[in-house]
Amino acid sequence: MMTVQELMTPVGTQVNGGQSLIEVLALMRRNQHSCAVVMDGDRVAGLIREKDLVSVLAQVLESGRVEVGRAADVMTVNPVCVPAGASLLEALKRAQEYRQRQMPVLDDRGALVGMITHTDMAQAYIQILERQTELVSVNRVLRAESLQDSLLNIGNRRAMERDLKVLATHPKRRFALALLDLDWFKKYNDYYGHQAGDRALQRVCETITGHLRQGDTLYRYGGEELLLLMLDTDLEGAWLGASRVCDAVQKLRIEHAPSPLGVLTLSAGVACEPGAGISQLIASADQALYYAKTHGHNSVIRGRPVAEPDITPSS
Ligand SMILES: Nc1nc2c(ncn2[C@@H]2O[C@H](COP(=O)(O)OP(=O)(O)OP(=O)(O)O)[C@@H](O)[C@H]2O)c(=O)[nH]1
Repeated sequence: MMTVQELMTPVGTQVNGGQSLIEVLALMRRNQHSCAVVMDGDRVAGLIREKDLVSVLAQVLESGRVEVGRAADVMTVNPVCVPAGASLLEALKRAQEYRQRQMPVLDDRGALVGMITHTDMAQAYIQILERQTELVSVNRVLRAESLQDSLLNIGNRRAMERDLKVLATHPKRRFALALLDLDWFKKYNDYYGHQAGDRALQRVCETITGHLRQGDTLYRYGGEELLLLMLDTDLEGAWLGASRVCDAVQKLRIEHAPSPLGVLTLSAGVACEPGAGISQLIASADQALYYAKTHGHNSVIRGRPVAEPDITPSS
């Protein structure tokens, strides 16, 4: 937090009580200060502010006599001062409490070290607010980035966990999961190179997201494994949804020479068990995916927690 010391004008206009008001005014004008501090030796004896000068002027106008006195006759005695080490908040509160627009700033020994005005404080406060607004928007961007997979432009595992946690708090909401995995992708990387592998993954993701129903979401589960969250559906609906995206990827006909199918394909495990916990669902989808991988690849398998998974090829 900023202190008064950092915000104040280091040297204010200083006069002594015996000086004539004409001299005081000339000094204030030269320094472009809206007030002058009246000193009694080292001690602050008073303050001459614009409103003190206005009342002198009013008296002159009312009486018709031009009689300009000395600083000590006009000053506000024992003005409210603020310590140099006070925080901006403390100074603002003090100014507010005593309705002060200008306050002399004193050091530890009570000696005058500067002046702080309402404008100085308001400007500093505005700066703080601007910085805070900036920080809020930077945080928003960082937060969004921390939930996004930078390669595939889809939610990452953290985003998936966050969304699944929210779903778990709505036990009546029906939803299903599919774990999707590229077939023989290690061979793809080995054959075409890792960068080509990245590009293939990106195309696959773009294709899947282009084939999703509204409300369904694709996340990067880890490596080349993706998780598709499907809302308001049952096992059959989820199987159809997963089959649709797997078909779409196969239809891209991305060459995959080392694959027995010659093109890039997906395998998937689908799970939907109303009442089951999230980790149970994922385990069920994972089991089904494992089954697909060990039984020829390129298929979408329904997960079953108790019995053997059902094998139904996607095409
Ligand atoms: N290019 C690229 N490769 C990735 C990425 N993430 C994971 N992989 C690779 O994906 C491959 C997955 O290999 P495996 O888990 O052995 O499975 P697979 O070769 O697809 O075999 P199956 O699962 O039986 O079809 C590994 O070689 C990983 O390095 C990625 O972001 N980019």
